[in-house]
This record gives sequence, C-alpha cells and structure tokens, in this order.
Amino acid sequence: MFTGIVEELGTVTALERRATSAVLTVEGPLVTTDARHGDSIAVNGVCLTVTGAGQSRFTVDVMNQTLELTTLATLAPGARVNLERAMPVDGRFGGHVVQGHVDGTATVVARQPGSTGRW
Ligand SMILES: Cc1nc2c(=O)[nH]c(=O)nc-2n(C[C@H](O)[C@H](O)[C@H](O)CO)c1C
Repeated sequence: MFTGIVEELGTVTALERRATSAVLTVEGPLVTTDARHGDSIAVNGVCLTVTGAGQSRFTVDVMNQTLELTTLATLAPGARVNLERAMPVDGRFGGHVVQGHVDGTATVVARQPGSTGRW
C-alpha cells in the first residue's frame, strides 16, 4: 500500500527484455537505504516487488501483463522515474490510499502552466 507521495526521482539504468517479462534496474539512493528482496516499491505509480538491491540500485521483474497495462515498457536507460516505498504501518497518512495496481494508460492532450502553483 502506498500514499502516492513520491519519495525521490530515480534513474533507470537498464530494461532487459525477456520472453515473457523484463528486468528493470533503477538507481534510487533513498528508496534503497532499507530495500530488501520482497519489498514493494512503486515505480511511476506501479507496484513492483524488489528482487535484488544494493549499491543504490534495485531490480524488479516486470511481467507481461504489467508491461501491457503501464508505460514501463517505454523506459530506457537514463529515464527518470517516480519512486515510493510501501507505506510503513506506523507511518503518517500524508496522501491517499494507493494500491499501485494500474488499470491502463492514457495520453496527455494538453499541459498548461498553473497560475498559482498551489494544490
Ligand atoms: C506487488 C507486485 N509486484 C509486481 C512485480 O514484481 N512485477 C510485476 O510485473 N507486477 C507486480 N504487481 C502487479 C502490478 O502492479 C500490476 O500488474 C500493474 O500495476 C498493472 O495493473 C504487483 C502488485
């Protein structure tokens, strides 16, 4: 479970395609400080399971269904991604309840600068 509050901007270091999945490696110094195999990290809002972590990087296996329902397949080395660790049970609910189970993708049709910068 996540809150939707991004903790840091990570950098994709590799996306290796396999027959029915892909192995994604991301550099994220903050989210890897306590990351272990089996932990959940949201990458661009997509809940993924850490398969390995160390030296400020973590790796996840991205299944075909996830590749089809999200924009993760478009990532390339150097791409910046939003990262968030799963919410700790004793953590403050600063955002919303976010599962990280993405339903699908949409296309941005317009983007205008806001006048106040508030939300
Ligand atoms: C916990 C978790 N881990 C993974 C994972 O390691 N690899 C993967 O491909 N998918 C995982 N998922 C499911 C995805 O979050 C889900 O497929 C996408 O959000 C699209 O609905 C989940 C929920």
